[in-house]
Amino acid sequence: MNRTPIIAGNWKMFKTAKEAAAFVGEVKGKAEVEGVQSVICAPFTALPALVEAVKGTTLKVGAQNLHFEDNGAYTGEISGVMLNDLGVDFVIIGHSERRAYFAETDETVSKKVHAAFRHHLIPIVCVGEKLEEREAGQTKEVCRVQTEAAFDGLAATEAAQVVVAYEPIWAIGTGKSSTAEDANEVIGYIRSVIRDMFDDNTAQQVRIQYGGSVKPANIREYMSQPEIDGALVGGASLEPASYIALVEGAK
Ligand SMILES: O=C[C@H](O)COP(=O)(O)O
Repeated sequence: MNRTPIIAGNWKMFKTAKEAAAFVGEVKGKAEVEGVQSVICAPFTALPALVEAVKGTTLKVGAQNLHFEDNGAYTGEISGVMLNDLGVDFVIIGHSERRAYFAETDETVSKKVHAAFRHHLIPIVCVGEKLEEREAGQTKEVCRVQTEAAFDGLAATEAAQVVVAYEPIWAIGTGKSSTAEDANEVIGYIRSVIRDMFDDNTAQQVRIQYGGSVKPANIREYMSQPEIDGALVGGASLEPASYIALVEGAK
């Protein structure tokens, strides 16, 4: 199965609208590599400027969260209706920072994945274990439970479009990345969980990224692994030159 590699920059809570537009000015053309999908996931306030800036390019825009309801009395929240209205293509769901600091659970992740599909957004669903879970030998079990929740109730045609980001929590922003072989093994396991829920053809279409201290210096190592289809990148996606090198490294 030939899966198109996908590099997604997760800017987290960095960059204003002006800075986002300037970033696109620096990377357009260069971070557009044939055969690689390139996505920038920005704070909500930068999304309109980003959608405008990427017009006429192959760059795609993602949000970093959405609410699972379409509208309602949810002060401070943003829905799939609103993201779709802006022209956003992707949305990160269940990032470990949201699970840790904003009470995101497997249940809300599942509802958010369904909300994303209702509004034609491709979910990038994050799964991954904490350090103590890895040390207790629970990595696969944690990833299985999170993956099953994320794919629960989807049609196979929807499941095939989901992007999964395997991010061991101890590797995020720490400079301690998982070895490419370890990440490949866990990602292969996540694919087997999807196969068990759906079928082999569906599982083979799902793109599964690695995330956690990915840099231009190690992207090729990850991409050389058969199960790894790209990366979800935080810190190293913030500088134009570094982002371009990541996209080039995914070819
Ligand atoms: O979403 C991205 C991940 O949290 C990885 O962040 P990082 O590349 O800064 O380690």
